Amino acid sequence: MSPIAAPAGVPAWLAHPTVIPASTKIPLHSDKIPLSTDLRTRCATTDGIVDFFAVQAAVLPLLIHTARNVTTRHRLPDLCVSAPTGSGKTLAYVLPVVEKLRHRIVPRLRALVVVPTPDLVQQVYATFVQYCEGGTDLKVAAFDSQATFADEEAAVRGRAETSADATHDDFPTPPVRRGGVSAVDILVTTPGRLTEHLAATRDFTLQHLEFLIIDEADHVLNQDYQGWLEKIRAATEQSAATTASFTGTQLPTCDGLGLPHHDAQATGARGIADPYIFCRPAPRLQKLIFSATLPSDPGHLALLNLVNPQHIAVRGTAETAPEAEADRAAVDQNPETTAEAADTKKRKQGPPPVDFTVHFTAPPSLQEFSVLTTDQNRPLAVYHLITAPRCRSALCFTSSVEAAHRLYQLLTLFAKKYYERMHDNKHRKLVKKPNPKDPAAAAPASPLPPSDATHLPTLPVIVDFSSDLDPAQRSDILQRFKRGEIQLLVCSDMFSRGLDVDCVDTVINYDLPAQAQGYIHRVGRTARAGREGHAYTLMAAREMTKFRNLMRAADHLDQVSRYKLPSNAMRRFEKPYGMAVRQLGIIYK
Ligand SMILES: Nc1ncnc2c1ncn2[C@@H]1O[C@H](COP(=O)(O)OP(=O)(O)OP(=O)(O)O)[C@@H](O)[C@H]1O
Repeated sequence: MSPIAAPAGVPAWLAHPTVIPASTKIPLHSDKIPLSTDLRTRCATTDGIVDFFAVQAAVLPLLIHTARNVTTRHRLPDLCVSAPTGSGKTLAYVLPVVEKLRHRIVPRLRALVVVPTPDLVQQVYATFVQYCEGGTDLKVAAFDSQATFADEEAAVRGRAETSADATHDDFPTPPVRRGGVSAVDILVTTPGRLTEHLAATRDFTLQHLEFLIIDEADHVLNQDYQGWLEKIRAATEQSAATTASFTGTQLPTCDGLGLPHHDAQATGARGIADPYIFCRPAPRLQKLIFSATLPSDPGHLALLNLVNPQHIAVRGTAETAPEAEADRAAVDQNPETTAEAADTKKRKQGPPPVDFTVHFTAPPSLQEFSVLTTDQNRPLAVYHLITAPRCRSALCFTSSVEAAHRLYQLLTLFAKKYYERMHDNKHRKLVKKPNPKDPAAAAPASPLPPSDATHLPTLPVIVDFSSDLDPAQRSDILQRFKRGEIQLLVCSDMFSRGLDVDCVDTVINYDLPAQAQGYIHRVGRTARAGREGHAYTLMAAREMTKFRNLMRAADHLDQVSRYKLPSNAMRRFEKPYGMAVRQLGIIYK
């Protein structure tokens, strides 16, 4: 691998990360990880964790120790964490947040997690709930546009106590909490929805935040979502300006943990004279930035105003494909044999070497292939790959929602035609030609015996997984996919980020992704949490150079081997494919 120079303007802390080998593991009960017994037990029961993965081994001690040891006047270092897809980044921030907040007395919005899509909001929200419910009193909310704005508002809004409340008979010694009282401790949101609530939800404030977490950071920071970053900065830093004029004689009272209440004016109540406006803002706000592909444009990170930032990078390459791609045209035509050979080779070679130079690291257990085909044969290549015995659950990515829908229709029509044809052929072979002299010839042909029907390949269930569906429909589809009732989801790039479905063993890039980051996230939907996975990128001859350049730019080219489609399979598909194309033409007319 050739070292890649840091792009101009990349700050030293970003260009020179603390590198953690991907093979690092720490046993669940090791005292190197300062986690309470409750949470360890939950790790084992909820996620079957035996060891903490590399990213968790690196980040957990840093965040939890720091959180416990620091005094209220310290500003904690912000962290940028890059680690391969499926390497456990979500728990690397969920566990410290829960550990840190679980003994809180007054609910306040202390942790904000920003992710790019509503589906990811749901996924991260569900993880927090799993680790909070039962063992803690922490409340988690999600802004994912599934509920109405008013419902979301009601879920997070706390009631700011007034002096009348403070003297209420039922509460003779009420705590004084001015503004920003929140019904939730942890909020997971998309940037767009967050911006809307910052603008319109009364008493919704970020001034008590202790954790601002941005997951899939390169994607989130690349989008402008109504200038959300500026707004979030203003909302978390507005009190900092007032701190400068704080005299020190009006230190706020502390809660039972010795932490200041940080009572301050709620956003919705700005303008009301109140001495507490000068109280210290959330003094311990720590920004945690996660992605498999951190932004290479330092300008995006600069917008976050990171304080004393540290870059932690989990890296470990899959085995380098042994020969140049051009020399590998003779790769076995059978995907089974190819994979077995690669598996055996991997076992012989032992753990992969750590590479300190690549930009983007794919999971070590992922095998990547390029597949040369024609535009016409692309759908057939998909069908061939998903009906290979090794493939049980596959995702196929296209460049747009429309392309996904069209491919879904074509594949479904084709699969049906092909299946009917196979069925008929088998039936013809089994049912003897009637002898006109035989009295039994008058009887209708017997249907295919069920025992023989089971020898036919099953008709794959293919589903269009699109952003046009409402979130409830998508969630239902995902549940069926997880249960193994669906074999292929055809989707657009919207689902290439963060989606964690452990049964996915095959990813197919129907269209080339526009950028190397996109490629890494798409193929990263398989080979998660150390499982094996295979990724195939289909391309016509004219696209080969583009793909190679894409991979070369990410120093990833030698991870990709060539897979040759067997021509006999393609020939078998020709007739039913022609019928499916004609039928689709009629539908579109
Ligand atoms: N220590 C562990 N042991 C076993 N499984 C784990 C461990 N940590 C996390 N997992 C599981 O690994 C899977 C992938 O984790 P996660 O979704 O956090 O990956 P990620 O790094 O965020 O990936 P992406 O970059 O694609 O979002 C999840 O199903 C999670 O439950």
